[in-house]
Amino acid sequence: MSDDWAADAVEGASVDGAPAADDGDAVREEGTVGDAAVDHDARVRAGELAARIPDATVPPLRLVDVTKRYDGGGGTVTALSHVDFAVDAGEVIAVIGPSGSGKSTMLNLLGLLDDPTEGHVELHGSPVAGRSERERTNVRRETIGFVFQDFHLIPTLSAVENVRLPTAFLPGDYTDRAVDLLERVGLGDRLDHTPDELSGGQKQRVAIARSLINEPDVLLADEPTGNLDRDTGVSVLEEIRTIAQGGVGVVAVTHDDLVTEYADRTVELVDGVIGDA
Ligand SMILES: Nc1ncnc2c1ncn2[C@@H]1O[C@H](COP(=O)(O)OP(=O)(O)OP(=O)(O)O)[C@@H](O)[C@H]1O
Repeated sequence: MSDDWAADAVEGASVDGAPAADDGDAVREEGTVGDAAVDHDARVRAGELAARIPDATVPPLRLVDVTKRYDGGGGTVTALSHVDFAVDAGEVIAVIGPSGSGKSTMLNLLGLLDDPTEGHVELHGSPVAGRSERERTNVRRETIGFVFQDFHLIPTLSAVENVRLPTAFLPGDYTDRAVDLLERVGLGDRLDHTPDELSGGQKQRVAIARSLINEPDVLLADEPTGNLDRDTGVSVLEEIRTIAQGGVGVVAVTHDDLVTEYADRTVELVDGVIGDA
């Protein structure tokens, strides 16, 4: 799983991934004559704007009665069974469960990297099914940030270069934003350090800053403290809490009790069935 995730996190976003900033201009140019045209123009733009602003009462990411089965040489495995799950803006959810219980499968579905066999994944209340691979990739880049146990930083790039990497093919220069994010996670004095010049906790902070470069609504974290000692884990989790306070929903798959201490709620998967822990 991590390879897919890593590819997505560090791959530059395509130009198609840029926000549709020009749509309003196109509409404005059409309605240039008379008050009626101007009113129409304003109404169209207001409607478009409303359509782009997420409804705060709708969870940014949701699994609705999701079942996932894998068919392989060894027969059919039901990895998830009738899972209902939603992450709200600003909450931190820990997902725990024994090995093989379906945690990675669930993260793959939440990350739009795989499709359920039954049920559906909703993004801001709209089903993801039926969208083209390109739409899905774009929407993933605009909506979801990924953080991994082993950081997945590019060793030859500095902290700033790693953080702005997902924007490589977007118009504009994201260096200032990358610097701001690194300052936010306490690395303002490590901007030009490469990963091997950083501690484990600092690397994870760079990875967290990178996950935020596209202003995601949801952060998906796979064992975010897995490679960190307890004190470093605490500081990374405090950072994650601060990010959630800014309105980002966080889902962290973990075996670490520390993560559950920092979570607003913990859910447990057992044999693909979800329940409160
Ligand atoms: N591609 C696949 N093909 C067939 N079976 C799979 C596939 N991926 C996962 N499984 C099976 O689905 C079940 C859930 O796997 P999953 O990787 O989601 O568990 P997990 O809770 O993340 O485990 P771990 O904590 O060990 O990483 C397991 O029984 C696993 O063997």
